[in-house]
Amino acid sequence: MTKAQPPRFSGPILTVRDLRVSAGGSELVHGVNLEVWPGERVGIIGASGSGKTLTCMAIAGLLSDGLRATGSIRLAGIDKDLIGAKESALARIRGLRTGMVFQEPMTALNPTMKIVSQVAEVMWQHARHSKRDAKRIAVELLAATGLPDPERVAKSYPHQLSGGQRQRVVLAIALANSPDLLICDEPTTALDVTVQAKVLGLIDEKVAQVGAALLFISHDLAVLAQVCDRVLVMFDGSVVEEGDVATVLTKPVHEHTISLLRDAELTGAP
Ligand SMILES: Nc1ncnc2c1ncn2[C@@H]1O[C@H](COP(=O)(O)OP(=O)(O)OP(=O)(O)O)[C@@H](O)[C@H]1O
Repeated sequence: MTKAQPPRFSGPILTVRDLRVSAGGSELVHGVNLEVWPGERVGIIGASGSGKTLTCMAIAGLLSDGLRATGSIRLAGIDKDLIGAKESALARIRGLRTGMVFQEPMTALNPTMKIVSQVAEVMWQHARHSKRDAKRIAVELLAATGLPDPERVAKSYPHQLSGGQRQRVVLAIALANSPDLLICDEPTTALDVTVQAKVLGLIDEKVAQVGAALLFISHDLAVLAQVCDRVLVMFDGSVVEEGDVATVLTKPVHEHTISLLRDAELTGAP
């Protein structure tokens, strides 16, 4: 097994201050504060519509048209605030400093492009490797995600792979440049139950290998407890509770956390 990389920064990798996301006149995320330290694994839980995805999309600089973020989002080693940064600057950061895995792998993949080119592209786009080297390394990365017959997968198009195989490809792309932060939004929710655990185990292993920090959204507390050290609980656009996973899961304070845990039958709390 590859040895874990030592962290490149001594302070937080990600610092979010008073993040607010609005659509038109209505505010949907109300002043989220968050720090993620090198190698740390932070989870966000909350019921559907509580603002988890909007928070992560704002951090990734991927909010859709019509949504506006205010506040501050800073990545270690980058002078500029990501809020208000130009799309060209955000595009340089995505795939290099941050990697992303979303619920539905098909949305992250280009249906008309062979897998090998998609994995290689993120490496040569960021000038990490020549095109030829990138293709060779792409096959190695695919093999490292446990895909059977990676040479065949490399020559395939996304529709020729299963959902679990596609999510492994997305993870290979997200980690190709050894980012400092991997953002996962419900990465196993769309997968078959038997595949979920394997992909989760793979995220766990690969994040440790590249020394990345992890920001992991899930509505599934059992999943979150498996991969995260610390957790933020969101309710109605705000963080209502946070702490280390074991404490929040065993001694929840906010009524919303208690009800989430009760629904998941993970607590003995009254
Ligand atoms: N583009 C948009 N325009 C207007 N409202 C939006 C938009 N995107 C999301 N919302 C609203 O913002 C709120 C938070 O949405 P968000 O997707 O962050 O929730 P979530 O916690 O990730 O939910 P889920 O677990 O269902 O994915 C919801 O009420 C949602 O309807």
